[in-house]
Amino acid sequence: MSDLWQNAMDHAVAIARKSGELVREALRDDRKVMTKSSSIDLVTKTDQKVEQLIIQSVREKFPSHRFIGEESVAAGETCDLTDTPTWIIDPIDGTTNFVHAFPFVAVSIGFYVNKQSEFAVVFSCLEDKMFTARRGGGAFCNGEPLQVSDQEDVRQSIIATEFGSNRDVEAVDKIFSSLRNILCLPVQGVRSAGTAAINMCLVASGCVEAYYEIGVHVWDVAAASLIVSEAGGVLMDVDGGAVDLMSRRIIAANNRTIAENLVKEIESFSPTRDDTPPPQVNHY
Ligand SMILES: O=P([O-])([O-])O[C@@H]1[C@H](O)[C@H](O)[C@@H](O)[C@H](O)[C@H]1O
Ligand SMILES: [Mg+2]
Ligand SMILES: [Mg+2]
Repeated sequence: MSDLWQNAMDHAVAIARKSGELVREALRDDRKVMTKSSSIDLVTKTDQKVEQLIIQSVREKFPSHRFIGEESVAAGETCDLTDTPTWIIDPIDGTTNFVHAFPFVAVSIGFYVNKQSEFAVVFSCLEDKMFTARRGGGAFCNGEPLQVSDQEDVRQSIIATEFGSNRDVEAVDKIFSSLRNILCLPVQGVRSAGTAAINMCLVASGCVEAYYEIGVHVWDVAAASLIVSEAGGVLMDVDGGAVDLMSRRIIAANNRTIAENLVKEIESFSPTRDDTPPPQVNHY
């Protein structure tokens, strides 16, 4: 039987590759930086250009599809996931890395229908690694199948996490307290690639056992979630419940045992959800 979404997935791979070329060129010539919610929440013209490139090209081919894009939401678009086919785009995951030429930067494209992930593309464009997954069809890197690590012992694991862009002291204290608990289990190592999508692809590749973060956004994790689950991994909320992509909290792990070990050590908190409507402005 032919795959209903094959065309769309082929387009996602092609446009992610083209976007990656744009990112690589910009890395050489143009990394002028602007800020969004705070002085450490960075955006560049390249983030905006890449998002426009992806949305325009998809719109031409699939005019009825919808979008959730990081830079469109920053510009005031809503962040609602409906049953309509929806492309969830992070044009540059790892903007801070991009600005500093720290060599991990990804273009992330998730595709959801009836709120279910159908396919995913994460292009780690400086490593030239194209991660893909199709629901029920497995996960791949440059065409090679991916499989999570089979490690069951958290003490023999590497855990990835990030510090995000929240510098609120209470949140930072909780982030450090969780990190301290996990380091002292002890685990064999803690790593940060500087991009949520690549951290999750490292889980899918079996290089790290798990990744967790509080403060991510839906566009950071929408694609890589399918790549992790199709590589045999699990997704969990930091409190141990089912993951909710709009909640800005995630554990992506090789198996439930490792994920549940992390749940015990993480001091959870709840950032403002991605699907919270912006405050109403009254024009009297
Ligand atoms: O802003 P951006 O570079 O697309 O995405 C960020 C990166 O994935 C970072 O590693 C993570 O810690 C943040 O939570 C994300 O928002
Ligand atoms: Mg991101
Ligand atoms: Mg981004």
